[in-house]
Amino acid sequence: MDGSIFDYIIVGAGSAGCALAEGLTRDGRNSVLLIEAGGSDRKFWIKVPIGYGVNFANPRLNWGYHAEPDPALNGRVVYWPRGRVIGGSSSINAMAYVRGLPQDFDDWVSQGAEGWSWEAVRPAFEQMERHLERDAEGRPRQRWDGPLWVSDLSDQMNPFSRRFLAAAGECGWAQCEDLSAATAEGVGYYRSTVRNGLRCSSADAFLAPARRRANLKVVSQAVVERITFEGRRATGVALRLQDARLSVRAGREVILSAGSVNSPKLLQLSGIGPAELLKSHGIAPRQDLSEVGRGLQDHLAISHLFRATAPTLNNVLGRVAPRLWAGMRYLSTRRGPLGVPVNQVGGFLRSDPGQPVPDLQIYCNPLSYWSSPAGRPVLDREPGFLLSAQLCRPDSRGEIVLRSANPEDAPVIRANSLATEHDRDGARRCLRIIDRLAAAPSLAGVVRERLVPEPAMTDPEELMNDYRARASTVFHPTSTCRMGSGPRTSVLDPRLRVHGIGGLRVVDSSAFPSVTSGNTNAPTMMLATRAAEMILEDAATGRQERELAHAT
Ligand SMILES: Cc1cc2nc3c(=O)[nH]c(=O)nc-3n(C[C@H](O)[C@H](O)[C@H](O)COP(=O)(O)OP(=O)(O)OC[C@H]3O[C@@H](n4cnc5c(N)ncnc54)[C@H](O)[C@@H]3O)c2cc1C
Repeated sequence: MDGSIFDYIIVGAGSAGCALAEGLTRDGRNSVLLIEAGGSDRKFWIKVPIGYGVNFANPRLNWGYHAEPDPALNGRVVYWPRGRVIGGSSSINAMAYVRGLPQDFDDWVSQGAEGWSWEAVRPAFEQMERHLERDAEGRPRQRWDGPLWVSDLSDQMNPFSRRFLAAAGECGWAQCEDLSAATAEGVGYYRSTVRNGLRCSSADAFLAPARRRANLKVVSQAVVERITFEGRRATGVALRLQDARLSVRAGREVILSAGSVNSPKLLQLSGIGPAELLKSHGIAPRQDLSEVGRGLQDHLAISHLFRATAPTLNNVLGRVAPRLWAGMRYLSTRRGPLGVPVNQVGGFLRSDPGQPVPDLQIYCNPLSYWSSPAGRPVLDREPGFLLSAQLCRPDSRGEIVLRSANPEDAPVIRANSLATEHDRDGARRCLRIIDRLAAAPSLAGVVRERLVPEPAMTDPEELMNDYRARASTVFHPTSTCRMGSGPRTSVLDPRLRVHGIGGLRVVDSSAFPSVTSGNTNAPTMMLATRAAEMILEDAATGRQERELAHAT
């Protein structure tokens, strides 16, 4: 492979990389090389939806990053899983499918990402989705016919989830029929990227059909170490494949889809980033772009755990005989508790009527568990459930910074949580909304005790201390190579091209101008679906070549 040339090289076969590879190879005209650091996703516990907990800390599938001690979280070092496997984080994520709220995308436009408004992006969601749901009579119904299966599994979800929906109704929140496409306040059953009882990752949806095309080559277990250039035009990448160091060339473009942690790291290793930082690691700056790595946003959530007097999923998964029965049922029918992700119900809420749009996302998992010191979930044997809440649109921004010039070193992740009063107030609103839900009759009637934090803790300041002691990322880092209007305030232009460099784009969650209100897998795949169209359009119109002037 050393020295070979492809029209396009994509770095990273994650949520974005797989969707992009599909779009770029569809017409058969372009040769595409997709390079992935991890290995095969053909693993039982990746495909079985309940396997989420098993993969969560598996070093063979996961980069297993840790953020730096976070001052706002009592100096804690928070675990940051990221998929290192075909399918990337979509192969290890919790499968909740949420597009995001309309204002998220309209706000992207006001941050300089022209052409990414809700009206502009909505058709791309519809194009990639295939919804499997039921009509009012319970008969199966399909909406749209894209490759990504989004299933309504509410008929298999734990009956305890209905209590949550009733409690939300008692608090005055409306039910939302399809939470994946929520555009306003509402609670309901989460839709899941599951196809016939198996995870439907970006690799399953997009890469599997694309692999049958002769113009796509996929190389796994290969780590890209830097981008190669002629002048200020990207010409290929240097990579490590087992013990060999190789270079491959891109006739048209190099596209980074290595995710929000690794895309900025690769730009910085390649001399694109804040000049002072690069020089401090002995890297000659090729393009002084101060925002590379900056702009990091994420969702920080708090969970309260409850013991229940009514049965929950703990009655099945926490006990040997019911677990065996569920396993047999799953193996014979692909249905039942093992075929359903743990994020079952929740929604988008306005914490008070003064909020113009939903400001909090909530979850109720009909299962109580906590993390072992190694990061593995430990199930409670007694029935329990958890209520979680997070601020939809934090405005704190952290950063990803090279630790050294050695590509093998994990970058420094500074989450910079709760850096603004807006976010600290959001944390307090999260605590209030959890209390309000737990006090609603349908839940209060089945709560035996609150396990964590301890029941005696009711003072808002003490609860806030507990928040700082336990809140965690829900794994939605974005915006570390964000789109915007110019090189002083962003990394990419609205067509995802790196400012000032030719033949180089970043297409993944790092390109979001700001984090969306909900889970980030859907908008990442949407962004890649649109990016493929833009890249082909630019090639067809010669726009990329003409505008290379911007790279000299
Ligand atoms: C544990 C967990 C649970 C989550 N749950 C949900 C959920 O329920 N719903 C939801 O919507 N979102 C969820 N998310 C978030 C969502 O999965 C991510 O936002 C999304 O997958 C990001 O896609 P991406 O393409 O930006 O990056 P990724 O999917 O992470 O892809 C990046 C890929 O690039 C590869 N790569 C990186 N560096 C290199 C290199 N140097 N050389 C070669 N390859 C490289 C990686 O191995 C990886 O495969 C979760 C994430 C995690 C980690």
